[in-house]
Amino acid sequence: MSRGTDEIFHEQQYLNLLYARLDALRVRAGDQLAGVLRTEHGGTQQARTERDTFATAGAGRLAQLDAAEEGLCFGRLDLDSGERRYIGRIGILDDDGDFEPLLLDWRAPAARPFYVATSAAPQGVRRRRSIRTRFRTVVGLDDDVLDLDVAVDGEDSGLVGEGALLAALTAGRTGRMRDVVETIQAEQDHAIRSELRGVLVVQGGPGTGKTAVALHRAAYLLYTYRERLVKRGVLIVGPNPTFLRYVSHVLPALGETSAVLATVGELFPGVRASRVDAPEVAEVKGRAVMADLIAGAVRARQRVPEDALEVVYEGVKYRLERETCVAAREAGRTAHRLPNFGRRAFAEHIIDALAGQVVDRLNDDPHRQETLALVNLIAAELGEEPADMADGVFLGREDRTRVAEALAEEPSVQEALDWLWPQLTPQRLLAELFATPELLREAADEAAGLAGAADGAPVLTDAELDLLLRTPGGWSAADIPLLDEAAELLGDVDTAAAARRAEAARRARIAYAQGALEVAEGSRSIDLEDPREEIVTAVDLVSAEMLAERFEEEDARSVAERAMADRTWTFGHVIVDEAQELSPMAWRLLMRRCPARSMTLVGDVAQTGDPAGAASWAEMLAPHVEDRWRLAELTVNYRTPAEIMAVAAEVLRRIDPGLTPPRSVRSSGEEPRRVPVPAAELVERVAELAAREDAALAAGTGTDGGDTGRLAVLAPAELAADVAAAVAAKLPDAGFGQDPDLERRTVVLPVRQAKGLEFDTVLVVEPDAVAAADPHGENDLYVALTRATRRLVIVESED
Ligand SMILES: Nc1ncnc2c1ncn2[C@@H]1O[C@H](COP(=O)(O)OP(=O)(O)OP(=O)(O)O)[C@@H](O)[C@H]1O
Repeated sequence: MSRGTDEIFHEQQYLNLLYARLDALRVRAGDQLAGVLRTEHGGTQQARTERDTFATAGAGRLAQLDAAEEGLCFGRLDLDSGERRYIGRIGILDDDGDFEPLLLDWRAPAARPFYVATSAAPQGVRRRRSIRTRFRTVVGLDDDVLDLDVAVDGEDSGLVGEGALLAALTAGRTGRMRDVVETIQAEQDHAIRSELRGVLVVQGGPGTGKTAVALHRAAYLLYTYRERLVKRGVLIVGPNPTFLRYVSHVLPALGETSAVLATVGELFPGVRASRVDAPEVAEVKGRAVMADLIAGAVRARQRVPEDALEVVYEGVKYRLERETCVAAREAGRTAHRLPNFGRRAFAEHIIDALAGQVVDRLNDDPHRQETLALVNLIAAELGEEPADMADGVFLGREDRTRVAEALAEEPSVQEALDWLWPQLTPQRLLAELFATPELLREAADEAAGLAGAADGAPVLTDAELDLLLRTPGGWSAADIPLLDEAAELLGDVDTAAAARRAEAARRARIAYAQGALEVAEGSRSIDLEDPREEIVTAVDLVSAEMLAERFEEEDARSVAERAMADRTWTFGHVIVDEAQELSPMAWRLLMRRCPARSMTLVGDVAQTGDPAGAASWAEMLAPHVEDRWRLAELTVNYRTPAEIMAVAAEVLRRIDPGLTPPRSVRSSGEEPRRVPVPAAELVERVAELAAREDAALAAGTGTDGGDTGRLAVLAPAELAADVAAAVAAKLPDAGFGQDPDLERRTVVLPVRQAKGLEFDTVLVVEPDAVAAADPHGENDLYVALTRATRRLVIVESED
């Protein structure tokens, strides 16, 4: 047996031991779960909730153990001290002996040197070994001997586990993102393990592993700060549903299922963004001044009449004078900052004024003496006291209250109240605002006078206001932050109702808890053998409120479900991928979801495609955290071979000559191909080329004997539908449309939809048209050119 095979044999033995333990743990977790599920239904609420909690935890543990099956152990560290550590997807202890770790979770501090030790800074590591496995079999080993001499010789590539890394990078793509836990590189590890607090910005060019870092950081944080984060949840925000589906398998593969993945368009409960805005409309809606415009719209809806408003009650007309309405508005505004909460005080003022008029009128009734005589006659019949006329008032305070109640039910009064100060949902406010030119102008006038707006200057020009006008129906992604803003400014009617319900439930829980404590208290004297003995019991340690709070955690829904149903939910940590794409209004929404500002923002300002997106991190973050954010930079491109990156670098220079492209970690030996075609034949020729590339992928074996790879045809938005139709005619299985299936071998996408994705072969159609399409066209082209892991074909029409 050679030394190499001897070593493989040895590692296989160890791996067998680990899998035997994994199997045993699975059986145990499965039995426990079955036991929990078999327990009786019914019982107390607490028993039921406990059972649900155990069942959820058991299912989670089982899922975690299942996820660890593939690539359970992938590394070994030999330390100078002689200690040997195996690194893997989960931690496994030896439960036969003294609970020594057999396998360290990759996120544990003791596993860290596996990712960061270098020859220059070996951190006590003598040898780092990457163990490559296929199913449960060891197929190869790569050793790094961390010897200072090697570094001095300049042969250190700076890459950790180079063999395993290159194998991962050249493997065929599958349409799903994979985790990179076996080959995380040092600069990525620094970002992943950065502390929880504060705002961390991870800036890096295309293919530098930003998405990988974002997802592994979520897994790391959930492992390291589990107690704190599992309750509030971790939110991961991505640019579109296609992207979220692409990355959705990574966290489950890492054994984590408790993060919430969403686009900004999904963050307003009860609304699904389905409408598409023109880019210039989305840009205006994303501007920070929209917050002023909405505040203006809210104020403008609290109206007063020029002169007076007429109200009819019991067939009689009453006048609400302007002054009365002004006073009522003041009362409402003083009562509460939020109009939906202040409205009650306003309405009471108006109704009280009207009730006064009604009572006065009735008291002035010329027939009232006759009426009084009649009333007194009836009173005498009933043996009651006659009505008191001493103060000359016929209808007293109680009657006035009754009149007020009747007025509140009166449609004419309700109509007046609704005109003066409507109870608004965010949806109604915005739907009416965007459908009514006068409301938009009034809102803009009010906004210009607000503190946030500069010296009464208009917040938007007339042309920009016109862009906001639309026919009613449906919401766009850019509307979601506006709805959220409106909900903040109006006061959530739903939240107010929910808060009342929650308070009632809380009181019921306290009463129940009080009862429980009293029972405990009552049994205490019986339990005590010696009444003089000082014994601390539950009664001393917990209050009824504390008990009630404990019961409050009994909501059986998962954190993700609860978070997505509650607009006011705040997350323990928020991670934003492609963060450069978010508009200032979207940032306002996200900051509200994370008041603690524990956030990781991942992106590349050179790739900004959204017209409302950011030009610089500092500018974007200043309104929320000023300069209190830290930066981690990723500089190595793991996706795009050097030959392709050279073409993309030309575009980057046009975007900003000051920007440096990331360094490609490998070359493919294949230059990108430019294919000029006659303009009239463009679409047809693209389809032919796509069919050829698709066939080439199908005929390949895949570098690791696995999947043979994926092809994307990326076209300018206006050509995408035609190109898709032509490609589909030749390749009926090709994916395209709003939310294409990325696992098809070939997909056709408008360039902007390719953001964050990658494919083995990429065909870019009409790069000049992509670049010229809008002010961020060059950025879109840069994104399109950097999607390929192996081959790039550029198709250009020529006259
Ligand atoms: N340490 C690593 N080991 C193995 N593969 C890696 C590593 N880091 C990144 N990759 C791979 O490189 C590719 C690019 O990573 P990722 O998509 O995270 O980059 P990105 O910076 O988000 O790119 P972009 O901004 O262009 O969308 C992916 O296939 C990813 O799996």
